[in-house]
Formats: sequence, structure tokens, C-alpha cells
Amino acid sequence: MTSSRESHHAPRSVAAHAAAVEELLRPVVDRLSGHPETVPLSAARGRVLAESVTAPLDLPPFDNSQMDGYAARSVDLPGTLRVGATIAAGHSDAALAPEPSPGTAAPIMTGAMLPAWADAVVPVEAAVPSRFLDEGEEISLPAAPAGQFVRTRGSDVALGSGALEAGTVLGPSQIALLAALGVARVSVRPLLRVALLSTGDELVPVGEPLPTGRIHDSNGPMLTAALREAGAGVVQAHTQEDSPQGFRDALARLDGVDLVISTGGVSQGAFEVVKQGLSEGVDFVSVAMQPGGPQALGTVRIAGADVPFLGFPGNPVSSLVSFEMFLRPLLAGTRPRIALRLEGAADKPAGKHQVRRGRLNGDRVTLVGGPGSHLLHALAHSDCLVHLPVGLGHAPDGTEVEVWVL
Ligand SMILES: Nc1nc2c(c(=O)[nH]1)N[C@H]1C(S)=C(S)[C@@H](COP(=O)(O)OP(=O)(O)OC[C@H]3O[C@@H](n4cnc5c(N)ncnc54)[C@H](O)[C@@H]3O)O[C@H]1N2
Ligand code: MOO
Repeated sequence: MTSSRESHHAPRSVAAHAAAVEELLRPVVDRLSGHPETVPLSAARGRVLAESVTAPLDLPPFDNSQMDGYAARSVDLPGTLRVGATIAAGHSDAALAPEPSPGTAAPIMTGAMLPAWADAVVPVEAAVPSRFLDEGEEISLPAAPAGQFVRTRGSDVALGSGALEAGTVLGPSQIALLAALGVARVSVRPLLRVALLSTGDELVPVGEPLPTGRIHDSNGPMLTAALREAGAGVVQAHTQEDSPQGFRDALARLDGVDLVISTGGVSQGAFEVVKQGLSEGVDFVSVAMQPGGPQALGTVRIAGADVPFLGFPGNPVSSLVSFEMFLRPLLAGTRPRIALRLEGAADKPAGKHQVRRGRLNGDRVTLVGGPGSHLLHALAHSDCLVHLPVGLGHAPDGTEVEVWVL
């Protein structure tokens, strides 16, 4: 039952496997980058920017007030000043009006254009009296340095400078920046079309009743969400029984797919459907990583074409860690990586790179749950991945570790 393509060599390193996955998928990702499509900003969430965006205007577009208060010349402060015309957000007339005589303070609202004659804003609560007075009345203001509560033109991003880099996944913050810059349509990579096959006789799709001895498919919904978040499109996701022929038939039915990902069926059991179903084109390897040790990669023949294939191990945490380690960096770039000290000690096999689930805890990181790759509750309550490298067997409290923020 063992495939002739199974590796009997020493486990390969994480870096070597990452390089093999990159070699397999780089042409696909590059092909997509070469055929950008334009979408309205309203449809851009989760898409990957195909071309870098240069700021077509300054942000903020004009000097404006950070507070509701009084716009004044800092050289006039402290002092009792004559109240000028009120400047409201969205109305530039009062801000552009001829310069008033020295000793004037104009009521100004948050976001309103700062007149060229003023260089500071005093919040209304600091004025005496602490309210907005009518034009011509007198107000006393405390000292304020030039620039106080002024948001200067271009201080967020300057016209002509880099706003977003190609390859960025567009989330709410990036969409906000593009909207502020007036970019109504964006050039994005076509969606990578992924088919997901969750293998295992034990699997029941979520929403269906659970007979004794069966479990719900969590890998399918998990990887669908992970892929979408990384700017890929999941065109099919279904469960697949442990029948090698059934698995081959499911592959043969696929169409218009750039990448096939399966979960399960790649280790040492008697019913390893992926291993038994794929006789050529796919390598079964052991990576010195925990979880996510058993891995498959290669190509499968679909409609006369060789389509890249990744076989992740079935345990849910193993599957997600495999995605984070090998696929996500190619689709959406690396996660933020920081060095933190471990809260408490941990033990692990020294010969494997262990990826544990953790929670950020100030300048420390706390492990959540044990190393078991079935622990979904712990995974769901973690906000980072903690890397314990090869060579480390016992990690005492306070060990500095690399942490990927999810
Ligand atoms: N004798 C050995 N047994 C195992 C080894 C080994 O080296 N020697 N490796 C273990 C490791 S590590 C992993 S990881 C798993 C990988 O096994 P498979 O990829 O073949 O996956 P399965 O056996 O099909 O399933 C493993 C586990 O995950 C559950 N599972 C599978 N698919 C899903 C899904 N879609 N949703 C939720 N849970 C899923 C499945 O029920 C099993 O409990 O092999 C170890 N064994
Ligand atoms: O390598 Mo398995 O993926 O530990 O759970």
C-alpha cells in the first residue's frame, strides 16, 4: 500500500520544504500577477494588489484642526483675543478669507481647514470662557506652541509617495487609505482558483447530523477562510471518502483550477487515500516540523494539464500550520514576526521545528494548549504562532522565541 514516491530519507527541513513549495507555485503566482484585473473599491476586500499605488494627493489634503477649539497665531498666545469668523469642517470660505488683524482667534471645528494666518489650535475646553463666542467678542487663550493640534498637509502620506505595495492583501485599513486617496478602482491579481478536498471516511459536512464515530469536517471551512483571507478564491470545497478511485474521480471532475489542496491521507495508516490515489507526479515527504510533519506536493493531471497539488496532513492544527508555513507567505506575504520571551517552560523533540499556539502577553508570549494537533479550542483562543526551533529540546521560562502574529 505504500507509494513508491514516499521519501525514506531523513526528514527535510522547514526551509527546504518551503523552497520546494515556492518552486512549485511561483509560476502560478507570477502568471496571476501578469494578468491584473480592475475592480471597484467596494469589491476589493480580500483581493491582492497587482500594482503598487502612488498617492495621487496629499493626506491630509490641507492643514486642518485636530480639535474643536480656536485657531490662533502662536505668537499672540497667551492673550485675550478678538473672536473671528467660525470655520466649520467642509467649508473653506472662512479659512480662505483675507487675513484678519493680529490678535484674532477663530472658532474652528475638528477637521476644518486651518487658515494660512494661524499656526496653532487651542481646544475649546482650555479657553476662558470654555465655549464658542460670537464674532467680535473677546476670548482668553493659554500659550500654545506653533503646530499644536494642527494636522499638516501630507503628514500622513505625501503626494507622489508610495501608498501601498503590490502584493498587499486589501483589508479594511488598506481600503480606507485607498478611499481617502480617491482611488475608486484598483488593479488586483486574478483570484487564485483553489479546490479543497477534505479526505476521510469519518468526515461529515458541518450542518449534517453526526453519527457515532464520525466528526465534522473542520479543515474545509478553516482552509476556505484562510485562503480567502490571503486573497485566494476557493472554487470548490468538499469532503472525500477514503477511496483512492473516488479521490482520482474527484480530481478528474475539477475544472478551471490553479491549485488543488487536500487534507488527510498522507501518513502511515492503512487507508491513506491521497497516497494511494496518486501514483505519479506527487512526492510524499516528511518535514522536520511539528505539527505538519507529513506533507505531499507535486502536480495532478486535470483536463490534460499539470495542476499544482499540495497534500496537507489531516489534523486541523497541522493543516493550518502547513498553510501558514508554506502557502500563505506566497499568497499574502509574511506575518508580522517579533521576538518575545516565553512565559513558562516548554519541552519538545529537539530534532523538530515546533510551532505552538500562543497568546501575546505584553513583552512575553504564553503558550495556549499543548502540542497536540487536534486542539481546535486552543487554536481558536490563540493570536500568534510560537516557533521553537530545531536544536532546542527544553525551553526554560524566559527563552526568547520568534512569534508570528496572526
Ligand atoms: N504510525 C504513524 N501514525 C501517524 C503518524 C506517523 O508518523 N506514524 N503521523 C501522525 C501525524 S504527525 C499526523 S499530522 C497525522 C497525519 O495523518 P493524515 O494526513 O494521513 O490524516 P488522517 O489520518 O486522515 O487524519 C489525521 C487526523 O485528523 C483528523 N481529520 C482529518 N481530516 C479532517 C478534517 N477535514 N476535519 C477535521 N479533522 C480531520 C482525522 O480524523 C484524524 O484524527 O497522522 C498521524 N499518524
Ligand atoms: O505532524 Mo502531525 O502534523 O504532528 O500532527
